[in-house]
Amino acid sequence: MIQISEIKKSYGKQLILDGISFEAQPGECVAVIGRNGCGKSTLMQILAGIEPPDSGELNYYHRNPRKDPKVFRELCGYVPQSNPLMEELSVRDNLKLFGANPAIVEDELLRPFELAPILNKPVGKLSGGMKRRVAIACAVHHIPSILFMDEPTTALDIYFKQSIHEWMRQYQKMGGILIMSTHEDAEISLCGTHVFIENGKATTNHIH
Ligand SMILES: Nc1ncnc2c1ncn2[C@@H]1O[C@H](COP(=O)(O)OP(=O)(O)OP(=O)(O)O)[C@@H](O)[C@H]1O
Repeated sequence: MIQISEIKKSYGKQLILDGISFEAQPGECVAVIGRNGCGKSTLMQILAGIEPPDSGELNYYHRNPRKDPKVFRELCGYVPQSNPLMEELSVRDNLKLFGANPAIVEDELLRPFELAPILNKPVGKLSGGMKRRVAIACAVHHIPSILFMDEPTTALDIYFKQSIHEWMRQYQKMGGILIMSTHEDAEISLCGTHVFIENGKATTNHIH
């Protein structure tokens, strides 16, 4: 399970997160929601180990990733809001860069992403939606115990949105902990826990 305790973060004099706390158990899906600029991406970056908090604690399966950063590598996957891929490299080489065997695109897990036909294409020549699918595949190929996704289905058409949502349900069934920031109704209703951020504070609702 994961426990997020009293996370605070400012940029300069601007206080963005003012003591965010919540917990999630294996198989739980948490939606981080709130208005544009309320701090969702900042929180996701902190949870994924990209940005340090000013204060607060993280506990992932009884390990402290702030004291032992390899916990992020060993337990977590992260789909950032912006494209993390190397544009000049092919899809195949990007997968390798993220530690994936490109053959995995034929496996049951990644087949719905339909990456096989674009494996040799340079990422720079792909559409925004295709890049998104590759970025998600790079983050999930090793089935991390905890997955952070920042607006995961932005730029995807309705067909791929649905297949990624189906993948998320499977991931939950396998016991994964999914934390995602989203503005999408379909994603919010997939999540049993809603963490609503406003003025730096979080309100948590357990829906089901
Ligand atoms: N690296 C940074 N340096 C300074 N300010 C930043 C930085 N990153 C984010 N901010 C500011 O922090 C605030 C929260 O930004 P953040 O991207 O976390 O919001 P968000 O809730 O994810 O927004 P959106 O829904 O539009 O994606 C904004 O005012 C933003 O300008």
